[in-house]
Amino acid sequence: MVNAVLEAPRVEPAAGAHIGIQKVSHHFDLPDGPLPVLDAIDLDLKPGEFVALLGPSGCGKSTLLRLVAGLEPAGRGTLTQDGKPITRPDPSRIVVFQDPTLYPWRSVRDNVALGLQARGVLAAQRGRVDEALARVGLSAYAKLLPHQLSGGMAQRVALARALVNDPALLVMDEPLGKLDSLTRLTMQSELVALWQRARFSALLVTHDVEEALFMAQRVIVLSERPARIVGELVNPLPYPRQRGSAQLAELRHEALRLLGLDATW
Ligand SMILES: Nc1ncnc2c1ncn2[C@@H]1O[C@H](COP(=O)(O)OP(=O)(O)OP(=O)(O)O)[C@@H](O)[C@H]1O
Repeated sequence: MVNAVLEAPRVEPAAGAHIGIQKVSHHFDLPDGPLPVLDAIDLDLKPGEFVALLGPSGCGKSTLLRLVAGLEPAGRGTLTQDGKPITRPDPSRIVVFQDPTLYPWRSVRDNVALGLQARGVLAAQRGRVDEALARVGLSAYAKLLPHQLSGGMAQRVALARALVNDPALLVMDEPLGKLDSLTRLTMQSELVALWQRARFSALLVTHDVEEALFMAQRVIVLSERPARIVGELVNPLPYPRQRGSAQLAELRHEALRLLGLDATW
């Protein structure tokens, strides 16, 4: 298991993206007819803001992330980055999924370097790979192959591969979903620390109410499919946050109420 203490090299502050989601609705065409998935979503992600999306399984969270990433066009409405329409994927918007999807025959370092290759960055700039590895605390593991890593380390490699590009927006779809609960708690803090240092805008999808509230400044609660916004929880607590705080418990209660769940347990 890797030591969770992060090194702190100097990092250029990245200008976080301003993401505008205006009246976005979306459906999928199925053999039996259209399947409505998103219903008039309005959301403004300010530069450098950390927002989490919370909602029932299958409500449309990943679909919304895919639209923001530019992986598919929205059925209706508009999505913009810094005022310009999002029409295709762009290296300034990086997606991290639940599965780290590393190349098994490439070392940790070479997997991270792929993030740069995807942008055609010159070999001379590969020092950025070392910096990205340091940012996720993996400098000492650069030569290992993916099968030699724990789940948490593999996900750190995926994060380094994303961060090597200094993204303006980091889109995360259940990035910690496959980790054991202790590693997950550690990585929640690490991700927040990475975000605080680099100041990219962050959009996180999670099923975990505590995770959303612990990490994000703002939590958007979605309804059952087709997803519409049923509430928004602002967490003003400064970072680093205390997990057991009374304010977090209060916000959790409110989140569960918005999700239609019994909040007494
Ligand atoms: N490419 C697709 N074609 C048809 N239907 C799709 C497609 N992608 C997603 N869906 C459907 O759209 C709905 C929303 O899916 P989505 O993955 O966005 O939900 P989610 O909230 O991320 O789910 P979960 O929390 O379980 O990961 C689901 O009913 C899913 O079956």
